[in-house]
Amino acid sequence: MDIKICGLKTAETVAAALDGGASHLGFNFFARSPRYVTPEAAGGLRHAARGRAEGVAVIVDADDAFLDEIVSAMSPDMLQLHGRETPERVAAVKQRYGLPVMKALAVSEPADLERIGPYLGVADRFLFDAKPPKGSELPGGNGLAFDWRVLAELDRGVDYMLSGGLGAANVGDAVRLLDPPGIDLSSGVESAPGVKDAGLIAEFFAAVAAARTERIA
Ligand SMILES: O=C(O)c1ccccc1N[C@@H]1O[C@H](COP(=O)(O)O)[C@@H](O)[C@H]1O
Repeated sequence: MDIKICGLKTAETVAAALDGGASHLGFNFFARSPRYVTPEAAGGLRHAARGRAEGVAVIVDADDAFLDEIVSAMSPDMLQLHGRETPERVAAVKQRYGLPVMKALAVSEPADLERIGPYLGVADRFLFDAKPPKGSELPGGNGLAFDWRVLAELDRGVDYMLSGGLGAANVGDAVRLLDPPGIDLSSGVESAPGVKDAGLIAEFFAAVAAARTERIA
């Protein structure tokens, strides 16, 4: 199971994510996010982790000029499009950079899964997140979980990361219910908005390991 720790901003917490066994490191380029990093800073952090985990650029409705800057400074392995990007925009981004794209979709009920259809064969992976609460400035990173049972009937051929409000306290339930192909989290390993905590990251990975052992036994 892939695990992405998102919204990393420091070498110490990148190291904690790698030590825990993260497969993906997320760097956030949404200017209003408390997890925002400059493309140059993300490039430095990502470079230090090269070969150990995939670097993911988290982007919200960015134009080509900003994407060019991010791709050039960070050399990501994957682009996570977390805004209102259409299937046509996803296809154009893939073609421009030759990089895999993970498309985030907000989910709260089974009908929301119908939005997957137009992205099939275009997006390489999906990220299912909770819908942001009314008034939130952030399309993701709100620390809110959705009803994961919505995904229980999802076609097993759909590759995705489960996201939204995950942390050490509930990841075991998620693994037991869905055994998802991937898990993504941000605020669940923070001591304050945008401040990742190496101890909470370690606790999270311990909880994942315990849940997976239990599932195998
Ligand atoms: O984290 C943010 O600030 C953010 C801003 C804009 C788009 C996406 C963002 N985060 C993504 O949302 C998931 C879930 O966050 P959380 O675990 O509920 O806090 C996060 O992992 C990012 O992929």
